[in-house]
Amino acid sequence: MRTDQQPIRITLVAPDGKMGRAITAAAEESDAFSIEPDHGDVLVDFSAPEALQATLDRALAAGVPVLIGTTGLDDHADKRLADAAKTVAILRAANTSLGVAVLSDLVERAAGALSPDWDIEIVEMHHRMKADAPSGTALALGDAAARGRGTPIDAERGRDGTGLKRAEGAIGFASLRGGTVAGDHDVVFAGPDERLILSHRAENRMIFARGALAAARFLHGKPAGLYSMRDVISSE
Ligand SMILES: NC(=O)C1=CN([C@@H]2O[C@H](COP(=O)(O)OP(=O)(O)OC[C@H]3O[C@@H](n4cnc5c(N)ncnc54)[C@H](OP(=O)(O)O)[C@@H]3O)[C@@H](O)[C@H]2O)C=CC1
Ligand SMILES: O=C(O)C1=N[C@H](C(=O)O)C[C@H](O)C1
Repeated sequence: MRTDQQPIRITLVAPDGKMGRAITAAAEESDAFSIEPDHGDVLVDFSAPEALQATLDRALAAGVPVLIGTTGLDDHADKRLADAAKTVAILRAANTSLGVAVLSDLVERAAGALSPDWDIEIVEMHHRMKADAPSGTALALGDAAARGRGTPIDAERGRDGTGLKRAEGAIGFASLRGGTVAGDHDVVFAGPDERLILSHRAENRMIFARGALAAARFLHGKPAGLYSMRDVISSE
């Protein structure tokens, strides 16, 4: 409990969504945060891609930092976020869990250590309600692997049909949906006669909610700029 400071006021773009409710529950576990319908210290967006511009406009108008946890953002999102980050602090994270932040680092290192004849495939499974595929986390892990290899990403998504022999150096994505799975990610490095598999299992979405609060604490009072969960982890 922070005895020396006021609680950090969080305003949720989508308080009634699954993540909005989880973040509210996580905030209730601690005196360090409060949830405010408006005029918060930090704006937190776990909603839908269509909300992005309105969220950025809201953060710019209020002059407050913003956490973007929404996935499935389109190709224009990078520029919108970079433009807004000239004025306010922005943290974009497809996954706010501690375990995935570490996984991302491990994937980058493994991809850098293994020769290009180790094929990389990313398999994810989520609950039946998930709107986007592949998951934002899977795509971010693909980016981490490509960074480790030092090559631009060549993604193979949604394989179906014939003549699908894998392209040299491609990174493949496969998505499973069902039940209440909070989020499973496996990064498979398939080499000659052996496989290395790096995995993360989210057992409950509260891990994302607590990570979102850690990100909000990090963002509070931060100068304009674009930040990531790596910055949060290294600041703790
Ligand atoms: N970064 C991370 O760690 C995590 C990210 N996510 C991502 O967060 C997002 C939300 O997930 P989740 O909470 O499970 O989804 P839900 O479908 O449960 O909630 C989405 C919420 O967003 C609202 N919403 C939809 N469109 C808009 C809009 N244009 N403006 C404002 N609000 C809107 C919905 O309202 P209504 O129902 O009225 O349409 C709903 O309340 C997804 O992109 C998901 O992938 C999820 C978990 C972890
Ligand atoms: O929609 C979800 O539930 C999740 N979405 C994020 C993603 O797309 O990677 C993070 C987490 O896996 C749960």
